[in-house]
Amino acid sequence: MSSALPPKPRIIGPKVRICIVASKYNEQFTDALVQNAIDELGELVPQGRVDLIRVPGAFEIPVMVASILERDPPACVIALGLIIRGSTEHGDLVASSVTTALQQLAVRSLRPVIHEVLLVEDEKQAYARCIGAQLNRGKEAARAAASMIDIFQELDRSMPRNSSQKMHRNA
Ligand SMILES: Nc1c(NC[C@H](O)[C@H](O)[C@H](O)CO)[nH]c(=O)[nH]c1=O
Ligand SMILES: CC(=O)[C@@H](O)COP(=O)(O)O
Repeated sequence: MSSALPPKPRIIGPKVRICIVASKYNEQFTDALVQNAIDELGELVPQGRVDLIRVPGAFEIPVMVASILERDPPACVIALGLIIRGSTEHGDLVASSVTTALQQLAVRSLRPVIHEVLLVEDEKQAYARCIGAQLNRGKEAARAAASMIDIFQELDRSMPRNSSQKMHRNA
């Protein structure tokens, strides 16, 4: 277990749009993940716009992320959810498919997709990651998002896409 969050990245300037896609399942915890992510984004991207879309469960997150990326891609998408392992393999199967789908969406769309759809054993682990401060994955998500936006902005400055790549990307 990592015992600390990554350090805060530098502040991102204006005109940045970030979309959070969060599941409602285990609402006490997912609401806290969302709130922590939004609070941290308020510090790191103070003039940015944050859109929030809630879906029923973790399994529904990738199709919503795909839909957003296809319609009007934001600078970054943050996926937040909480799966608590039950007595069957269902939780593991959902977690595994969500992980694969989110990475494929990021790589295919060339947009960062931050993955904090957590798989935990019990409510104690959930509390530490969603509500507690030290391991908070909502804050971690916001920091990863701000870092990736910064890195992509730098890449666009130092290695701009040529027009045929832009056409391909917009196709
Ligand atoms: N048990 C959890 C679920 N299960 C629901 C699925 O995500 C999905 O909504 C359902 O299978 C219908 O497609 N979802 C969570 O986010 N967390 C859980 O612990
Ligand atoms: C992860 C789930 O969807 C969960 O509700 C399933 O629980 P169980 O494995 O006990 O059926």
